Amino acid sequence: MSVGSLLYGNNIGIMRGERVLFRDVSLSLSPGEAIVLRGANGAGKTTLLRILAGLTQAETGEVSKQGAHHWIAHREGLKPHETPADHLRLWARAWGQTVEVRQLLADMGLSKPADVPAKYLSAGQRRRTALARLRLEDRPIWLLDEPFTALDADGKSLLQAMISNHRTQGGGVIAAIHGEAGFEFDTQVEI
Ligand SMILES: Nc1ncnc2c1ncn2[C@@H]1O[C@H](COP(=O)(O)OP(=O)(O)OP(=O)(O)O)[C@@H](O)[C@H]1O
Repeated sequence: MSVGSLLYGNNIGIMRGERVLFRDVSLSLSPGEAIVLRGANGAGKTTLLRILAGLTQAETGEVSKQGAHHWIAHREGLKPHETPADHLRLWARAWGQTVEVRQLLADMGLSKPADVPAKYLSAGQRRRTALARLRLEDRPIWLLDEPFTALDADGKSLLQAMISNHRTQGGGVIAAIHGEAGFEFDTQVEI
C-alpha cells in the first residue's frame, strides 16, 4: 500500500461461472481523490466495488484500507415499510451517532416524505435517503454505485457538493458511473 493511500487494491481478479469477469485490476485512492469506474453493463463495476467494500471475495489480489468506508449500493437497502426517518435513525443508532435526523432529512430535501414508507417513495427519494447515510458518520472512504441515478438537478447538485466537501476534508471517493460523471474526478478506471 503506497504511503498515505486510503485504499489500495492490487491485481484484483474474479471469475463468474466459467469466465474471468476481470483480472489484474489495481488502484490506489489518495486523500482528496475521486476515482470513477467505467465499463459496459455486466463488466463488473458493482462486483469490484463489493470486493473493495469486503462484501465479495476476489479470486486473486488484495485490498487494504486505511480507515472506514461507506458503501452505497445501487439498490438502496431500504426495507419496504421503512421511512426515511426510520432508516436514518436506525443507522445512527447502529453507529452510535447522535444526529438531528429531522435536520438531516431537511438538508437532503426529504422533509415532506420523511415519514412515508419506502415502498411509496420515488426512486430519487430512495436514493437521497441512502445518500443521507454518508452524513451520519464521517468515514474517509466512500464507495458509491451509480450514485447519481434517479436524482433530479437539485439532487445532483447536492451530491456534487457532498462529494466536493468530503474531498476537501481529505476523504476519497470511488464511484461506478454510466455517462456523464456529474462531478470532477481525478482518475478513471476501465473494467
Ligand atoms: N453472485 C454472482 N454470481 C454469479 N454471477 C454474478 C454474481 N454477481 C454478479 N454476477 C455477474 O457478474 C457480471 C458483472 O456484474 P456487475 O453487476 O458487477 O456488473 P456492472 O459492471 O456493475 O454492470 P451494470 O453496468 O449493468 O450495473 C454480470 O454478468 C453478473 O450477472
